[in-house]
Amino acid sequence: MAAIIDVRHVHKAFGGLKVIDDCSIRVEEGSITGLIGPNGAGKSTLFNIIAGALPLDSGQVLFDGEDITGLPANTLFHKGLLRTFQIAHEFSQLTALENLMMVPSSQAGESLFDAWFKPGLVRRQEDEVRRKALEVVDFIGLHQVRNELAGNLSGGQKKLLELGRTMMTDARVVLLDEIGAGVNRTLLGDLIGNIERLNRELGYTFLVIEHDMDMIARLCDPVIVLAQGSVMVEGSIDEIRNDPRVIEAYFGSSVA
Ligand SMILES: Nc1ncnc2c1ncn2[C@@H]1O[C@H](COP(=O)(O)OP(=O)(O)OP(=O)(O)O)[C@@H](O)[C@H]1O
Repeated sequence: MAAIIDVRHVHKAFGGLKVIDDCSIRVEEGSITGLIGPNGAGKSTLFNIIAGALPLDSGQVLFDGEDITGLPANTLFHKGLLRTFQIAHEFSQLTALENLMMVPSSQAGESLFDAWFKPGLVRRQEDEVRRKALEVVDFIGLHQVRNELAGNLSGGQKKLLELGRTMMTDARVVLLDEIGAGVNRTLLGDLIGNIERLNRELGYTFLVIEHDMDMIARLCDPVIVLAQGSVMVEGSIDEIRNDPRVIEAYFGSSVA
């Protein structure tokens, strides 16, 4: 399989602190790749660099063969590369369904010209967005609460909604940052099931930071272990679990 994300020799320092140090990773198209490592290993920083939220000092990031180094998050979002889940940032005063309908930014309804001169087009596009949003709430299992204000949803439901928002944009690669944090076991099962379905049925590629090793074991293959800003080892969960370097890295710090 081809690498859809190809990070080449990336360096990033904050002041004098080297956080990402000659780091190279490849994420294969269609995979659910895990990114783990001890606290402070640089996982979130690497995510921010890939997603265009943070400039790098040197190195290169390719997305589906295209050099995207330095492109802003907004541009990458429209190319289908997005980061989610650090915080579920729903619009609390809108319903779950409306939150989904807010996502596409190229709707004709946003253009004053179109709204005045092509009202039929605007209405058709709104109908299309609503139809898609209804499909998405069904897919993610939030049909029952589609008309609830998003602010009233549980933490896990908000994360399902966040996952649903990626479906409104026809994402290709989604970077998931600690989706499991604070979600009860039942909803966690729903979340994992939806990630697997998005991967299997819609061809999404995922790169997943997660502290819950059971979740990594269930979802991810391969798993990349980051330590001190570069790749320590990469392999299947069984390979990395039994790797003495990984055990060593984790014993000196809290388990990620
Ligand atoms: N904006 C910043 N300014 C200065 N230092 C930073 C900044 N962001 C991160 N760091 C430092 O970079 C290092 C790596 O942080 P990062 O959050 O990327 O690690 P992580 O692997 O995601 O850790 P965790 O598992 O604890 O979330 C840490 O020492 C952190 O304090």
